[in-house]
Amino acid sequence: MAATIRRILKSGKILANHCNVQCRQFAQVSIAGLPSFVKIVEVGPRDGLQNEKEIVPTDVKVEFINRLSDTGLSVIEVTSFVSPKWVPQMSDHKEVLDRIQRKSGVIFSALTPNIQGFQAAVSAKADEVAIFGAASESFSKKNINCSIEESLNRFQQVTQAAKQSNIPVRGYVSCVLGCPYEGDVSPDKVAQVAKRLYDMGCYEISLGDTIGVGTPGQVKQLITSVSKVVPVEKLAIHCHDTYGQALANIFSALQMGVSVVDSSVSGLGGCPYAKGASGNVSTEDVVYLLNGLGIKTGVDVQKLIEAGQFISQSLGQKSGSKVAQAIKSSL
Ligand SMILES: CC(C)(COP(=O)([O-])OP(=O)([O-])OC[C@H]1O[C@@H](n2cnc3c(N)ncnc32)[C@H](O)[C@@H]1OP(=O)([O-])[O-])[C@@H](O)C(=O)NCCC(=O)NCCSC(=O)C[C@@](C)(O)CC(=O)[O-]
Repeated sequence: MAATIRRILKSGKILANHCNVQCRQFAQVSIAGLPSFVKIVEVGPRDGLQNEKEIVPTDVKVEFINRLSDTGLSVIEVTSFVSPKWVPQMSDHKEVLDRIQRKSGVIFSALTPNIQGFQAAVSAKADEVAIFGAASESFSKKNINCSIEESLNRFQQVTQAAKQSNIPVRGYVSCVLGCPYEGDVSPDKVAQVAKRLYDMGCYEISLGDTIGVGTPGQVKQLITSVSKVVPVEKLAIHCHDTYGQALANIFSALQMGVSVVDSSVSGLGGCPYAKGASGNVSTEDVVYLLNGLGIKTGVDVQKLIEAGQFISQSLGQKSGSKVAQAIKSSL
């Protein structure tokens, strides 16, 4: 295993050096009205890997997270404390948190569906937790086996306990632009759930296009509705790229004042309860876009590509990042 990791890292380094040359050729052109800084929330180790059929060895997860911690990312969602019967891929949650190298300035967060998961995440020393609700009843039932209202009651227990332990809580709303079971989802329904999560103490609300069906006009409508009840600076956008709209949707959200973007290195990802949904937008592509717009992220695209190459090769898959593919094909 160690030899494999070393070989992958070595080839990643070569690729990254090439990228350094390539990426510098492009000028930055800023557009008025966009944020000057965007916080990237890296969800690769959790959202990215949770859908992998073969169990990814803990060694690989740990090395992947360590490499991500070295890229300048400030938040990495590393695992989830969900039922191992539901998502076996995340059952090494405690071990992952135990073994990663903690780096100052990096928040290592974990998904927790209920108080049981919260307590386990705190014992494993997660810096932060995320609760995850949905704007669609059917998705809520399939994903966490309860109605939206029941889920909000469970989340209330988590946010109360988190306040006592001084643990920040992030909130997700899934299916904000469409549901795999119900189709269209109204922006007002999303706003209601987002407000409930915000009111119970989530410091940030991530709006998830879980199945990647939305388009930029819908994103505009969505942010318009949700920002009436949750301040726009507290919103994040979380796009899957099933229909190739993710970067356009992110750009639309930035124009609306959103400055937090979730993404996954190599475009890994998918939700086990959203059949057909493809991976998240890739972090490499998001950072490339933001760099081109002169928007700071603090993230080193070369090191991201290196981390992306490591995980893609470990999984035996082609990277889902267009930027990584372009750099590779020009070698
Ligand atoms: C929520 C539950 C646990 C309810 O699962 P349940 O079966 O309804 O729970 P229960 O309370 O009836 O308990 C049944 C068993 O689960 C155990 N249990 C109960 N809670 C936990 C826990 N926290 N950790 C470990 N075990 C747990 C509990 O101890 C018991 O064990 P048993 O007595 O049978 O041995 C289950 O439905 C579940 O784990 N769901 C997780 C689904 C998931 O992880 N989905 C993917 C993440 S969401 C997503 O990807 C979308 C997002 C966030 O990325 C945004 C976007 O893209 O839109």
